[in-house]
Order: sequence, then structure tokens, then C-alpha cells
Amino acid sequence: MAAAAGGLTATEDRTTVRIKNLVRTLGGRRVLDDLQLSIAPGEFVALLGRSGSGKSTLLRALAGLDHDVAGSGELVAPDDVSVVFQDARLLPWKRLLENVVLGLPGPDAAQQGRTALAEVGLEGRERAWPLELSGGEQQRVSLARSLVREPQLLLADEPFGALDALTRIRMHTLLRQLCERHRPAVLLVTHDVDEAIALADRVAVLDEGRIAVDIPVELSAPRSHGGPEYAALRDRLLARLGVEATS
Ligand SMILES: Nc1ncnc2c1ncn2[C@@H]1O[C@H](COP(=O)(O)OP(=O)(O)OP(=O)(O)O)[C@@H](O)[C@H]1O
Repeated sequence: MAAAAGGLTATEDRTTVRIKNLVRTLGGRRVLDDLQLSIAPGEFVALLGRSGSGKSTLLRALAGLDHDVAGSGELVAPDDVSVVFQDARLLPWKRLLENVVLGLPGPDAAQQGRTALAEVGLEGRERAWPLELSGGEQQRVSLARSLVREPQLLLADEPFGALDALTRIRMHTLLRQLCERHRPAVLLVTHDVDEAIALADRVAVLDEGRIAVDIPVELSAPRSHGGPEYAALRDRLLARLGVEATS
């Protein structure tokens, strides 16, 4: 693990992510204000928050992409982090397998890439070009590219936000399976309360620069929309997001 920000020394413990008292000021506003958050190895945390509440700012800091975040509090995150964005960001001039293994060291990289593509349901498509794929298939490649690196931490910034509802449900199932197999710690940013509840072990809401609520999801699988416990959790999260529940 590496201390990515702040002057405090990281102590070895069982957390993959540990953030204490993190402050990030942007445009004269404290976007992250004394933020605390921990994620255990293999734990899946979903992060909700209104537009502009600082979710992407937090992800950038965790990904090591924000070089100005240093100097406040403590931010401990692993060096091996993979990030999945809303758009798959594949290189259109490289075939799928090349996209997946780009920069991956070792003589077994190609085989690992083929296995990863098979895991996301794209066996036999190794030599296809990204532009031959649907949006959902491109996101599958993006997941394969992330997980073939066996990261300790997977950051996902609205990865399914651009997909249609049915594809999104399929991607939920796939992501859950992949995470159960590879066991990275996950921080998933989403605007979709149902997606958060469907996937996460804990759902946190970012508000006023802090984690306003952090709730374990203790519903048994499959987490159907019908049950009273589901509805209660959904209403609680929506209320914290300032949305009145309609059902
Ligand atoms: N480089 C910057 N300079 C000034 N302000 C910025 C900068 N980057 C982000 N902000 C502001 O910081 C706040 C948080 O932005 P951020 O993108 O983290 O929010 P978000 O919760 O991810 O929003 P959304 O859900 O709409 O994607 C916003 O008010 C944004 O305008």
C-alpha cells in the first residue's frame, strides 16, 4: 500500500482504502470536506451523491490522478488500481486482445488476455476491432482490461450509465460474478440507487463533502425490488439524496 496524500505514515492494517480527514478545494469550494472512508479487501462499496457532490473528485484522488490532493488528512490506497469509466476508452486502432493486454508485462500476457475476454463473454472475438462492438460489449472489454491486471482496487465511475436498461442488468450480473472471482475492493460511483443496492456490500452517500450515510446492504440475493426491506433501504437512500420516493 502507498500513502498517496498527506504527511501521515500508513500503518499496515486490513484496509485497502483508508481516508481520514481529506479536504479538497476546487474553485474556492471545499468539494471534499473532512471526508472519512475505509474499504476492506474484497469489499464492494457503491457511492451515491447529487451531481457536483464530489464523487469523481474522490475517485480521481484514489486513482492517483489528482496531484494537488496532497497536504490534507490521510489517503491510503494501493498502487495497483484499475479504473473503469462510462465510456470504454478502447484504442480503435488496436484489436480487442491488444487493448486488453496493453502494457501487461510477462510472457503469459496474451493468454491472460484471452482468458479475460472469455470471462466477459467475448471468447473468439480477440481479433475484432473495438468499433465492431456494441456499447455493452465495449464495456465488457473495458472490464476485462481492468481485471486482467488483478488490481487490489477497482474504481468504476458510472460504468453502465450509457447503456440501455437490459444491457445494464446483464452487466450487473457480470460485474458481480467477476468481483466474486477476482475479489478486488471496489468503489462504484453511480446515480442509480437500484444499481447500488443490487451490487454493493455497502452503500455510501456523499453530501456536503462528507460521507453522510454509509449503510451495509444486508438483503439476501437475489435482491429483488419487491421486498419491504429493499423498499425501506431505497427510500432511506433517496431521502438522503433529497428525492421523494414515489413508491
Ligand atoms: N478543475 C476544477 N476546477 C474548479 N472546480 C471543479 C474542478 N473540477 C471539479 N470542480 C467542481 O467540483 C465539484 C465536484 O465535481 P465532481 O465532478 O467531483 O462531482 P460529481 O459528484 O462527480 O458530479 P456528477 O455526478 O455530475 O458527475 C463540482 O462543483 C465541480 O464543478
